[in-house]
Amino acid sequence: MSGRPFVQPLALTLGEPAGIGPDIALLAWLYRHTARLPPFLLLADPVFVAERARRLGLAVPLATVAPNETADAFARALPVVDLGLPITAAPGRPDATSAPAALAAIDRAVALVAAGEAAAVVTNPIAKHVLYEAGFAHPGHTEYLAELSGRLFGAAPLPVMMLWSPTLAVVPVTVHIPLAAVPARLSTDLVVETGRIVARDLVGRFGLDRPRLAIAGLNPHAGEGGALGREDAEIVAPAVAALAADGIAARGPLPADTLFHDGARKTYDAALCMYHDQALIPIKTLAFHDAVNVTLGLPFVRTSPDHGTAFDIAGSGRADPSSLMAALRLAARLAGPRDTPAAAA
Ligand SMILES: NC(=O)C1=CN([C@@H]2O[C@H](COP(=O)(O)OP(=O)(O)OC[C@H]3O[C@@H](n4cnc5c(N)ncnc54)[C@H](O)[C@@H]3O)[C@@H](O)[C@H]2O)C=CC1
Ligand SMILES: NCC(=O)COP(=O)(O)O
Repeated sequence: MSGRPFVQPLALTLGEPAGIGPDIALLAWLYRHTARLPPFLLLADPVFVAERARRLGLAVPLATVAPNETADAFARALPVVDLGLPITAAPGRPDATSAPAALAAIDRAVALVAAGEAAAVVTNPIAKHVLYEAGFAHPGHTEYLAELSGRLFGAAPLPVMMLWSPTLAVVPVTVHIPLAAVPARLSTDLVVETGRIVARDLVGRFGLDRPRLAIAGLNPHAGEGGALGREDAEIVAPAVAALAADGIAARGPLPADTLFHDGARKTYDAALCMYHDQALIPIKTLAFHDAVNVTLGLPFVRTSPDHGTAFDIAGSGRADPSSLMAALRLAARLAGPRDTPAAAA
């Protein structure tokens, strides 16, 4: 150890080992200077990560570290905190070691933030179905992180998924549920609570003065006066009125098909969308490599790349680390001094 001051690193999870998480973590470390990345540690089996580096032909030295040794190690090697769980999954082929390794990394990352040993959590993609088959009872990271917040920070908030990019920010009000279940899951309370959290975090974390929220309708033409569905008038419109009554600059319900063109995007800071694909199709079309998944509402910062495990290209050298690198930069930006554990608790 040198005498340098302790710099809280970002805690990066491995994600699904058979996916591209290991590939893009290695590449992010290689590009750390040109991409202006803050120090991060990777929560993983170092033997597995070294094997992936070898397979990809990447000259990335690894340093097995304790979290507080990250800042010293980062300049010369990718710091890896060994979780003590050997991984045997091959690229594109998850196995029985996948789910325990993916979950242990998430648990440890949040514990490190709670203990003040990491500044923020950055997650690599998990394969939801692999975790479901192993008994994981949450739709994804977003909801699981809220549960961990309850355990470690004493409050289980409503977690809100936001996909953010310099071009567009979108929030799916309902997330990982079947499309057929969306109308029943939507409620005025859910839209209002989501809007309040988005407005609060856009001020508190992103530094906006008075965020403008565009609230999309559920149905074509936002219901066409009720002829194309009643949800917009009966659920979404009262939610917009309640948000406006709170002093939040909210407009809607707006027809979703004209919400994402160049001119429309200039009129708001975030679009609240009623279901997953209404939100994620536009942002992944406009900003696939720049967009970052941010969980709002948590007592700590969590970001993630916008994409999934990409099993089809894992271990091939074709994975692009841009979205992960954007997630690392955004996590460092959002995790200001207020996110010391004492302030977050
Ligand atoms: N945050 C998370 O944990 C997320 C996890 N997933 C999971 O990922 C799995 C696969 O999902 P898909 O819908 O197939 O989406 P995907 O994003 O994994 O892949 C879609 C297509 O984009 C390509 N792609 C994705 N990321 C890339 C990158 N960084 N560089 C180059 N090409 C890239 C893939 O090769 C594939 O052709 C699912 O099991 C899903 O649950 C999906 C999204 C987010
Ligand atoms: N489609 C976005 C996604 O799957 C991210 O989910 P999460 O694991 O961040 O909750």
